[in-house]
Parts: sequence; structure tokens; C-alpha cells
Amino acid sequence: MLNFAWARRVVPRIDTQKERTPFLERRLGVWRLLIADDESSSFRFPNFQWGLGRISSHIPLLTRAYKDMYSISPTSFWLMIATHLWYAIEDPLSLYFSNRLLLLIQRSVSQGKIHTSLDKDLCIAIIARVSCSAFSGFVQWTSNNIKDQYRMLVDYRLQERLLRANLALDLETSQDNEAHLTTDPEQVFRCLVGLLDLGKEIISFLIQLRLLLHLLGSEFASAGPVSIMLCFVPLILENIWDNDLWSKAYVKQAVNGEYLRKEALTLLTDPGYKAEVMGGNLLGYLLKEYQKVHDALSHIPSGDVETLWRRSTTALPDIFMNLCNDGPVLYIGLLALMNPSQVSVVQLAMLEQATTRLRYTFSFARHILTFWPSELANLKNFYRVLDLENKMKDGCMPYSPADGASGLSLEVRDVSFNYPGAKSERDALKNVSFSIKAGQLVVIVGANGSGKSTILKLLTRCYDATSGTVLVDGNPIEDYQIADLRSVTASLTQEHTIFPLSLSENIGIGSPSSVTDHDKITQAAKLAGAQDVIKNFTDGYDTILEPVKTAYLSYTGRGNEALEKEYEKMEKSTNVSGGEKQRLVASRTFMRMLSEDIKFVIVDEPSSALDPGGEYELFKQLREARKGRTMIFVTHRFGHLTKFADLILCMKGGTVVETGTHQELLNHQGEYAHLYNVQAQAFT
Ligand SMILES: Nc1ncnc2c1ncn2[C@@H]1O[C@H](COP(=O)(O)OP(=O)(O)OP(=O)(O)O)[C@@H](O)[C@H]1O
Repeated sequence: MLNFAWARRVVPRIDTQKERTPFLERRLGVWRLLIADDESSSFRFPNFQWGLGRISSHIPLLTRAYKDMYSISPTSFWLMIATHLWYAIEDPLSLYFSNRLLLLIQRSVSQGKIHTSLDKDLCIAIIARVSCSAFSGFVQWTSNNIKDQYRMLVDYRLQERLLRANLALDLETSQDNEAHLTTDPEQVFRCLVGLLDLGKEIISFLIQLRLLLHLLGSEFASAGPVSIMLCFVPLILENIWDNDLWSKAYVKQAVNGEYLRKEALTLLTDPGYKAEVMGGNLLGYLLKEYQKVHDALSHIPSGDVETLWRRSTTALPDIFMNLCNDGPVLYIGLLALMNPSQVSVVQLAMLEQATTRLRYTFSFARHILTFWPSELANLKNFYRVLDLENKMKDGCMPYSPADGASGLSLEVRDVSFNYPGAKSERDALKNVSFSIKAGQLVVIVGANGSGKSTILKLLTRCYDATSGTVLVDGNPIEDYQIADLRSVTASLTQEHTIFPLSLSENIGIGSPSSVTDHDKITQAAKLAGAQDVIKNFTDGYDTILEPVKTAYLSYTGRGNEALEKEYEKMEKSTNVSGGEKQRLVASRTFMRMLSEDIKFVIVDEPSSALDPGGEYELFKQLREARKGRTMIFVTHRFGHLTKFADLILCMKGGTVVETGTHQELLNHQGEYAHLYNVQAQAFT
């Protein structure tokens, strides 16, 4: 790698010497650029060396990937290998036929008459050349078709595997960095085919080399090796002057304060900020601030870093590279000048043709190896995500409540818990103990951050306690099969949201086995008070409130007014109020609760956006569905629920500070009474 005068080495602060990764740093305009510089200054074929080294160290991974690819469609796999083999010999073969044709024509012309045998040879050569081209066209057409179909099939299967792996992750594992690795299954196919392409180019190169030496014959032998060497020169120089930013591994960071402020001010034009910007009459202020940062930026070269990089280079490398590309032809021309009698026009043409093909082979191989590292990284990430193991171990014991059971009984014994990776010093829960009898209606109250929602997460086994035990019907919760526990639980929390599906499916999915049961769906919507909301939509239950992106406008379509209007009509997402959304989401929980199987219901503050009437109705309907179920509510509003509760848990700072009924806790005059009185005072 060339050491640029402007570059300075940056070593990130990492503890061990071994882990140090040097970068070249450069400032361009508002950007700070860090360029990976793994092999420092010695001369090399960086990409080739890198690529082959990486390939060998990833053989197990590649073998696994090819096996997967093969198992998806063995026939397509072998057909693809066969077409690659054909492509490997196609170039040398057509080169051979072309040159044979040229030689025969030359001989024919130089002898001034056409011999019978020569004529026959010429015919065969023409037929061979034409057949080769025709067959090549056929293989190309077939291989494109096979490859497209195979790619779609592989993409689909790999997407499915990734989806399955992601859906199977538990909450804790899904929050891990590892689960968020960037991976695109579509690139997996490209990576595997890229390696086949590379193999094809290597075979093709070796055969071409052999052929070239053979075709040139003994009288012109010395020109061959030198011409081939000259083909390498541009490749070597390209690596030395590898000065295209796109071919480097880099990270760019905007470090100019004014630029960042300009970006922030521009962001404020987004529709999400519109109401506040208008309401605050911020137009004048924002324009003035924008002008200020704009003035401050006027002396700094603007544009993206890639453009700035290009502008900072000179034309000399480009000129020199072009001359080097012409090296083989110039060399042969020189030979012809020095010794015209020895060099024939046909030989010149052959050499020119052969060296052009060789150069093409080199640059194609280089192109593959430039992009291959990122494709390989993607492949690696893909399998890392597939191989992720859930941190939470599933239990073996099935959970099947007895007939006529009045709900789950729960016991929390001396439980402490901290969220994985939490930055807080304080445990989210500390030495919490309580027990809930089957069929009880329990309300958890307490200040923000006191641990109410966390308790629900442990009772539904979203997380396991750091210490202590949670018992369900007398057995440790970890002993049960998680899927069984989930199948008897219904939940409604603030985190519940509307899926990008029809309203009917949004509700029906609460009980997947009844997803098409329209009567049940309307009943659930009625219980949640969502029926009137749904009736207002033209498409009723078929409405999709937040659809996935449906339309794409091509780049050249921009500016075409008629097309743009059509495009805008195609994108329709509908906004609903916060309260309407909560009613729709609650319908899904009611749908679930319509099933007799549900024995445990948790409700976490689902009514923040509901009007008082809506809130009262929601809690009433939930309470009325309590028969045969244990119910736990988390709420900040005491009125509708706490008076009906069999048990109230009052929390503070991660512990349960009081337990009892509404009246008992009021008499106790502690934390609960304090919270209750604060609310009650508002109405007196
Ligand atoms: N995913 C998380 N990662 C790290 N810490 C968390 C996480 N969720 C909650 N906490 C922390 O755990 C503590 C208890 O949070 P929890 O959500 O249980 O409180 P809460 O009583 O339900 O609060 P609120 O009334 O505001 O909903 C808080 O200190 C909170 O910051």
C-alpha cells in the first residue's frame, strides 16, 4: 500500500498489542476517513493474496454453504458447475478456432491459390468457429435461465431459514449484538457463485497461457512470454496505485460541527416534526440558523467523501495506466518495426487478441476478489445468526392445567434480576417475594421504574431471574416447556402494536387457529371497543393501516409528473389516534381470551391513550373475562381496578414494599395510600 503524505496512522485504543488495528486517517472536507491498511508497505498482489488466504481459512464454512446450496437443488447445482466448466474453456477454445482460421486464411492468401486440402481445412475451421459461437450462445442462454431460477430458489430457502432462526430467538438472545449482525441471504448465492467464477477464471487463464505459447510457434516464441508479462503490468500497477476509494475498506465520519448542525436543521423539515415546528413558529429561527451554518461551511470543500477523494487525485496514474494497457500491442509493434520479415500480420492479430483476453481474465478475477471479502463476511454472518443458540433453556415438562382449573398459581421467592447489559448500578428487582393464588385478580402499582413491568416479564418467562425462584403451580417455571406456558397466557402491554396486516388478521392472529373466524373477530373487536373505529374505514376489517412499502419509482421516473402522481396514489398508510390504536391492539388480546385455554392474563398499562369511558369499559370487560384465570394488571390509575383486586402489590425501587387489598393498604397509610391520595386529591 502506498504511503500518502497526507495520511497518518491511527491506532485505536485497544488494550492488547495483538489486537491493534492500524488505519490510515485522512480529513476530506467535513469528513474524517479511516482506511483499513492490513498488509502495510511491502509489495504484493493484495487482493489475490488476501482472497486466496481467506478462501483456505474458510473451507469448512464454504463446504457447509455449498452443501446447503446443493441440497436445495442438486440438478441445478451440477448444471451450474457444468456451465462454469464450459465458460472456463470457452475463451481459449474460441481463441484457438479464431487463430486457426486466421492462419489458414493467411496461408491461402500467401500461396495465391486455394488447395483442395486447404479448402477443406478452411471449411472445417469456419464450421468449428461458428459452432463454437452458436453453442456458446446456447449455453449462455441456458445458464442464465438456470442461474436465475436457482438463485431465486436458494434466496427463498435461505430467507426462510433466517426467518425461522430469528423467530425462534428468545428475548434476551435477540437483544444480543450477534443477533443483529447484518446479513443478506441474497448475497450468499452471489458469494458462492463468485468463488466458482474465480475458479473458472483460473482454469481459463492456465489454458489460455498454454494455448498462446502453442499458437505463437517457435519462430515467434520470445514475443509470447514477454507479451504475457506485459499483460501483468497494469494489474501490478493497479494494485500499487490502488487509489479508488470504492475498492478500499473504510469508514467515514462527519466530524464538522457546522455540517452536523446543518444536517440536524434539515431533518427538522421531516413531517414528524412539522406540527411542533409550526406550533412553535420556528420558521424564522431555523432559516437564520441554517444561513449561519451555511456561511460557516462555505470555505470547506463540500460533497461526499468519494467525490472529494476523486478530486484530490491527479490524472497521471490514469494516463500511465492506459499506456500500460497498450503495452503488449506496443511491444509487438516494436518487434514488427525492428524485424518486419519475421512478424506476420496474423501473428500480430493473434497476439493482440490473446493478450486482450488475458487482460480481461485478470481484471475479472480482480473484480471478483475485490467484492468477495464483503460477500464472505455476509456469508459468515448468515451462518452465525443461524447457529445462534437461545440463552434461555427450554424445560421438558408439559404444562396442561387440570380441567376446571381456576387459573395458574404463582410464587416468587426472593427474586433479584438485572437486565442483561444494563448500565444501571441498581438491580431492576431486588429480593422480591410474593405469592398469587389461582384465579386471583392482582394489581401491581408503584412509581415509574419501580419494577412492575419487569415482574411481568419474569412471570411470562421473557427473562430468567438472576437469583431466586419463580414457581408456577408449585414447580420452577424453567421446568416447563416455554411454548406450553405461552399457549395458556394472554397479554396486553404498551409494547403491543399493529402489524402490517389487515385489521381482521391483526385481531384474528390472537388465536391463530381461529384467524378466519369472522364472528369471533368481530366479538373481540366489540369487547375492546374497536368496532366503531373499524366501521369508519372504507375497507372495514380488510384495512391495512401500516402497509409495507408497495411502490417504487425508478430513478428516471422522477420528474415525470404523471408517473409521480400515480406513485403517490399507490402509497397509502392510514393514521389513527393513539386511543383508537390501543382499542385495535386490545382486540387481539380479547381474541386470545375467547379461547378457554387461556389461564393467565397479564395487562401492562394498556390504557394511557384511552378516554375515561374507554378505559372504564376496557377494564370492565377484562375483569368480566377473569373466570378460570389468574389476572395481573399493572396500572398507574387506581380507580377502576384496585378496588376489585384480591391482592395489590405496591412497588418501590425494585422491591415489593406493601401487599394487601385496597382497604388494608389504605388503612396501612404507607406508600400505596400516598400514591392513592395524590390521585384522589385531584378530584376533591
Ligand atoms: N430492557 C431493559 N434494559 C435495561 N434496563 C431496563 C430495561 N427495561 C427496564 N429497565 C430498567 O429496570 C427498572 C425497572 O423497569 P420497569 O420497566 O420494570 O419499571 P416500571 O415500574 O414498569 O416503570 P413504568 O411505570 O415507567 O412503566 C428501571 O430502572 C428500568 O430503567
